[in-house]
Amino acid sequence: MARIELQLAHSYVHTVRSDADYALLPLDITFEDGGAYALLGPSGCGKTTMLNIISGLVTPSHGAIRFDGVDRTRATPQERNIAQVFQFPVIYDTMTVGENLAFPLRNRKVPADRIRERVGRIAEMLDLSGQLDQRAANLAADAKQKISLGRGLVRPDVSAVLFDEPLTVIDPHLKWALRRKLKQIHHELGLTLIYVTHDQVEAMTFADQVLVMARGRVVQQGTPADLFERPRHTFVGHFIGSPGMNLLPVDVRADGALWLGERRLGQPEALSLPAGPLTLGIRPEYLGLASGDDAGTVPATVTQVRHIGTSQLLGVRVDDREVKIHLPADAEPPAEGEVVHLALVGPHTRYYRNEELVG
Ligand SMILES: Nc1ncnc2c1ncn2[C@@H]1O[C@H](COP(=O)(O)OP(=O)(O)OP(=O)(O)O)[C@@H](O)[C@H]1O
Repeated sequence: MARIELQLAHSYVHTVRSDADYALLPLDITFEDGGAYALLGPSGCGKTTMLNIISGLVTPSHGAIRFDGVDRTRATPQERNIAQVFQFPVIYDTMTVGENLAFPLRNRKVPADRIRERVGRIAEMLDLSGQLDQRAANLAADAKQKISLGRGLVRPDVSAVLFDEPLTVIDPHLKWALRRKLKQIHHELGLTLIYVTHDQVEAMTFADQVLVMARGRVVQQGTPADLFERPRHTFVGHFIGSPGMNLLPVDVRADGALWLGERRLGQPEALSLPAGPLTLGIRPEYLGLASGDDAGTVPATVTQVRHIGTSQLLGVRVDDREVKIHLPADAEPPAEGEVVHLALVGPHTRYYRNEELVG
């Protein structure tokens, strides 16, 4: 396994005229040996480009990639010793499940007893032990993809295992079980795993560190809890969460107080910023209903009440903006059309200037 450092940028066009020509803007990232990472972001943000640069399928147009401090920018995928799992199964239909799992080890001339032991262990982890002698051709798509996962994980000596949306073909129920299983496998095998997905639940369940990407940039790297509690960019606040963070335009006025339009919200202690416009961010989970008598609360009209299993999701309008609130499942919800009051300023409220976290 290896510590992988990326100090690079990548453009697919020869003449770079603006930032828009970069698939990856200049970045400096380290994947530590043995870590579980997710690259998370919407379509086109550069996830696959980064993965292909790590594997060696794409050579970065600028900068370098190092494995354990050694420049490997021009090394082939084989020389980098990377295992990859793709969106769709890559297996041999003519072989049995066991032979498929053993293939990457046989290729490397690993002794037969070591192969048996490792294949047995991986098969057990992925619940494939009962199917080892079965021909792969007759299996369903998700069983085949489990074999692909197993082939990716079977070699203990790889620099890293890269996953590109590996659960796409897996049915939703099994998907839930498999992403938990992958996390457990990571802890047991200690491999460096880098996992590309546009699905935040997948990223947050699997990874210790999530890199949130947007438009060729890593906007934040952190633990799932960091990304939820302290999004460093409004994009992360909005992208992570279901629904995402509520974002409202506010102003710090000359008196140091925070205003939403003509409503004074108060003077948050933690915030000492020069006057000017800000974006206030608060997650639906942290926004409760307040009494209209409390200073700094704002009135809002309830537009929607939805029961979503473990909680209720309220849609309310504050002036012309839609705001979401999670209420406990057993709370008495207000009626649609009712006017409620919100305390927007609290310990979980975050503040952004030019989209970057400032408090
Ligand atoms: N081979 C290529 N040639 C030219 N442009 C490319 C190529 N591959 C990707 N791009 C462009 O680079 C940008 C990043 O694409 P990339 O596939 O890395 O994003 P992604 O986040 O993986 O998206 P998706 O989830 O849709 O696969 C996009 O604007 C894409 O159009």
